[in-house]
This record gives sequence, structure tokens and C-alpha cells, in this order.
Amino acid sequence: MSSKDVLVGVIGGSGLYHLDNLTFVERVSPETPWGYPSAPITICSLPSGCKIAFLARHGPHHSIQPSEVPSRANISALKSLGVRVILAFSAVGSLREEIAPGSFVIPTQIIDRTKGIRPASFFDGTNVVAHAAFGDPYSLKLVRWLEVRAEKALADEGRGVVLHKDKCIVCMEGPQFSTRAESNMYRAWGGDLINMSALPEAKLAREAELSYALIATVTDYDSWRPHSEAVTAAEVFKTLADNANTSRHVAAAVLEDLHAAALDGGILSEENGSMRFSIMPRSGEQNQEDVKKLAFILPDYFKPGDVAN
Ligand SMILES: CSC[C@H]1O[C@H](OP(=O)(O)O)[C@H](O)[C@@H]1O
Ligand SMILES: Nc1ncnc2[nH]cnc12
Repeated sequence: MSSKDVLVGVIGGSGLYHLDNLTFVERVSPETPWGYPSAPITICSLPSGCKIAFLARHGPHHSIQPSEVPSRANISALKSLGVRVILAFSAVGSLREEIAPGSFVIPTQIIDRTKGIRPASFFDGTNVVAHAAFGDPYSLKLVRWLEVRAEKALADEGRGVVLHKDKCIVCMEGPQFSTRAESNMYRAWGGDLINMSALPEAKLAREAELSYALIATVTDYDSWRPHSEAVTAAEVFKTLADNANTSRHVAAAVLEDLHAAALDGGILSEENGSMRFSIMPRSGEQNQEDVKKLAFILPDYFKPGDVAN
């Protein structure tokens, strides 16, 4: 398989462990400087013959804790296959009455409530210092492109699934759900959704110069509603299967065009070159080992042969 064959990657979250509505081609397991991805990556082909890569975030049997997802391996493995655009799916709780379970959301903002225990940068453990811009944590060109197509796909599916836009997702550490007090605090902060996996995935995609957007699929009302039960896993499971089926439908509806948009390149223009001036100029010249490692995700800036020592 040529590395340029696969331009689009899909990351599936809780409930979405395969895209078996697409044609299976092969499974690959690229080793990266950050280890192996959560699961073998499935290459699928679309009706036109173009290929996409699918990865189950928690593994095919959901055996990886949210805090232990090997996000650096996941993102770098996808990039090593040629992926330039990632469409990620995630099961989320709703912090707003109008965002009902069963609805879909394409968020544009994130509040980080992870606790510093997840490796969140490809530069961690190296002597290279880089500060990626993250004011708009999702790729806005891709988000706007996707909103129109996802909305149409949901309408075509005919189950009445609503798409919400321009929302803010809180990413908490887990694995326990939030208390009622925390859930209310996130609402007061402006959070609209909550999950345990938005980060560091989005940060790492940005560092790898990948165009990245999330389709959040709502499973519950979290714990803020005064006269309702606080969220339980059983509550989440009720909507998981329907949401996964709709996610597969949306993926199948948009991936062909997304591949074409990635090939055209316009959708990637925000990310292409975005790390060039994020790397502290002198730190990129340090040791061969770091340069070799970082060349895996940013080969334009890190060229092992160029290092003097
Ligand atoms: C099964 S409820 C909590 C679990 O579901 C979400 O996973 P993902 O984002 O991968 O769909 C959430 O982030 C938690 O990890
Ligand atoms: N209420 C919730 N909190 C955190 N992650 C979730 N994933 C699905 N529902 C969630």
C-alpha cells in the first residue's frame, strides 16, 4: 500500500468499534516512537476505490481506559499511513437541556479538565520545545465543511437526529462520572458537552499538523439535572448502539467527499505549516535521537541527517 493512498482517518469511540458498512481491505499495525496504537488500524475502501483508515480508540473490545489511550501512538500511526485529516467520534454527556441524548454535535471549543496524567505532547521527553497554537482546537475549515455534509447525512438517514454546532466540550479525567456540583460548575463555565477523550487527541493532531474535527454523539444528560438521576453507564449504553449506527451512516456519507477535499488540499491549509514557527528555533538543533523521533510526525522540520552531533 502506498503511503499516499490513505488521506482520511476515522477514530471511533465508545460503541463505534468498526465501520463494517465499508469494504474491508486489510489491517495494519504500525509501530511508532510512542509505541503501538490502541488496535490494529483497519483500512477500508469506499465505492470509488479510495481508502480510509479506521482506529478504535479504546481497542476493538473497549479494554483501554480513557486515561490510558495511547493517543501519541494513535495520531502518529495514522499520520505514518499518509493520513492528513481525522474525523473523530466520541460518546458524550450533555450539559444543556436543548442538546438531547441521541443528538449529534460538532464542537468548536474545549475546556481541559484532564489531570496532567496523560502524555499530551510529542515533544514531551525530548529537548525540543514547541508551543502549538490551540485557540481554535478543532480545524475550523474542516468543521464548517463537515457541518453541511453531516446535517444532510442525518436528514437523509431519516431518524430525526439533530446536529448542534459551535458548542464547547469539557474533557474530564474519569473514569468516574462527574458529581452534580462539578456538572453544574461546567455549565456555569460555558461547557455544553462532556467526555473523557477529547484530549489530548486534538492537541496531538494539531502538533502533527493534521486537520481534525470531532463528531460528538450524545448519550446522556450527565449529572446536573436536579430532578433526574445522575448519569450511569447503563444510561449511556441505551443510546450507544443507535448512535453508532448513525455514526457509520454519516461516515459513509461524507468520507468519499472528504478524501477528495483532502486531495485538493484546501481543507488542510490551516494546518499545513502551522508548527513551523511553534518550535523554539534553537531547540530543533539538539540531538539525533530527538530529531529522529520527531521526524516521524514532522518530517519537514526534523531531518535526522541534518544534525551535527
Ligand atoms: C462509555 S461512557 C464514558 C466513555 O465514553 C466516551 O468515550 P469516547 O470518547 O471514546 O467515545 C467518554 O469519553 C468516556 O471515555
Ligand atoms: N456524562 C458523561 N461524562 C463523561 N463522559 C461521557 N461519555 C458519555 N457520557 C459522558
